[in-house]
Amino acid sequence: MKYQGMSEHFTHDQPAKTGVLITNLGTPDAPTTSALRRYLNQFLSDPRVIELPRLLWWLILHGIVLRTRPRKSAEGYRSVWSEEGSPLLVHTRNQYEGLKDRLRFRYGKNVEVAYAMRYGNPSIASALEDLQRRGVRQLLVLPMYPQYSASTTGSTFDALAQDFQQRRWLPDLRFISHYHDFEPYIEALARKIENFWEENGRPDKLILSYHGVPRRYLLNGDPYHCECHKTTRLLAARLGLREGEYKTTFQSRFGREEWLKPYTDETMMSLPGEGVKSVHVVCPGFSSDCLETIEEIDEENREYFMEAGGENFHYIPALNADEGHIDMITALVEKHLQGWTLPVNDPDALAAARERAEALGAER
Ligand SMILES: C=CC1=C(C)c2cc3[nH]c(cc4nc(cc5[nH]c(cc1n2)c(C)c5CCC(=O)O)C(CCC(=O)O)=C4C)c(C)c3C=C
Ligand SMILES: [Fe+2]
Ligand SMILES: [Fe+2]
Repeated sequence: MKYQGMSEHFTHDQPAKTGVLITNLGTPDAPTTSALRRYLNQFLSDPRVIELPRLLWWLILHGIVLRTRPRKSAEGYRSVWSEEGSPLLVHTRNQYEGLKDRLRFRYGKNVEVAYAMRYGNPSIASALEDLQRRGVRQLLVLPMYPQYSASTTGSTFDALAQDFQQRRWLPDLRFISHYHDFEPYIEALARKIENFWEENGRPDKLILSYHGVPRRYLLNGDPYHCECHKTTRLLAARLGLREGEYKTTFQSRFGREEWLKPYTDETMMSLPGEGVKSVHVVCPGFSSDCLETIEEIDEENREYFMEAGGENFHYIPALNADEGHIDMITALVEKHLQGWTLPVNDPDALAAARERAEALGAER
């Protein structure tokens, strides 16, 4: 029997599967002014991102922002773009590949993995469509934002809900709203930093720079600011850092109102005057390197620090698709898959291992 509207999605002999969808913010399709205008229009029209009266913001967005920002942003994106594309997209795809391999071995064909971007491509709608075609009836969504914010994580949930409004048959749904204090996440960051210090020595100060949001969002109840500070606290404790050896700052201000403080750029300009000549910057809120870390931190903020009299500046890269990060993501996903899917290990992988063992036995 076929269900109305679901004919291409469902037959009775199709096994029900579990899907894992990882998402990130998104990025333009190309580092050009026109692609940036399209991307920024979608991004900045999201009421979760800009909490201003709609008509007022529409006039500002279309009258000012989309006339000036796309050209300037395109320049920035050109400086970080590689042959494979935007760094954020490349790292997210590699994380997906790594997670897919791990889960394939643990759960065989019972688990299907996909990745998507909140804005731009591949879209959340296309990933959901794809997973549904692959027979997914239970869905776990992991937005790759360690710290919850309505502007990022909340908005990702909106995109899922908007898509589900068009669908008759919804899957079972689990949504990971944050992992800012998940022990393997803190451990992966700590090891990345320790490895970096083994190669480059230790700085006077470690700066933990997180993407900002307007201060008004904190005052209205967004837990993002607290979660950033908790990540810092746990990481500093794990690294054995004393007060004065590290500092939390907020970057990527947008618009005129006050954002979370202290600002990363102002901190970089003032540290050398306070006698801090050597800093390492790490961005724990960014699961992948992107425009905001490569260009804004490693280029712009490096310059602010050095021009103010700094002597030694290093940016410690994001976890990206490092083995340690894939381990962490797999642990997080497995924690949330409990009760849904039992580990079987892949039958093909197991058969191959058995054959190898038998061949070895025959040789002896
Ligand atoms: C990691 C968490 C992020 C939060 C919180 C966040 C809030 C936020 N961002 C803007 C405006 C812009 N952000 C832009 C880029 C960007 N932002 C994040 C992450 C968070 N943003 C990432 C990962 C990226 C990089 C994307 C990439 O392609 O590399 C941009 C676009 C770039 C530019 O033109 O400068 C804007 C604009 C607001 C207003 C906001 C909170 C309200
Ligand atoms: Fe942002
Ligand atoms: Fe920026």
